[in-house]
Amino acid sequence: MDIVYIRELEVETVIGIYDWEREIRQRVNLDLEMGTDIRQAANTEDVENTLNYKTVSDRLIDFISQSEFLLVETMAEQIAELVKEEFSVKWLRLRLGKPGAVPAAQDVGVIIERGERW
Ligand SMILES: Nc1nc2c(c(=O)[nH]1)N=C([C@H](O)[C@@H](O)CO)CN2
Repeated sequence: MDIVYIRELEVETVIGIYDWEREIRQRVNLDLEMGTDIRQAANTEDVENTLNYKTVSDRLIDFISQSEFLLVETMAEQIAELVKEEFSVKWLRLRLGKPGAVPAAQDVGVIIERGERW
């Protein structure tokens, strides 16, 4: 299994459980690893034959910036579902961080892995 990845994608969104958090936009960031097979793209040098990280990034920026989740857990699950369904990804690992949430911490969030490696 090969991996196409996106690192430190940053998006502003409405997220959080407290009333004040529903009134502002906060930054989230994510790392995403997507299982794939890169050999056909490598042999043809055709981006149509691979998982296009630009297309995935643009879709996630659009989805996250329009969302209004309460928990990072919910956002992470919804991102995983979107990537699996819309981009036919069978395995992924996602780290979703909310760096402003705990002032004493550099970052907090969740890491999830979904699907089967092969
Ligand atoms: N496991 C989680 N813990 C907390 C979350 C969350 O989404 N998942 N959210 C909050 C608040 O919204 C927090 O980010 C505000 O500082 C607290 N704990």
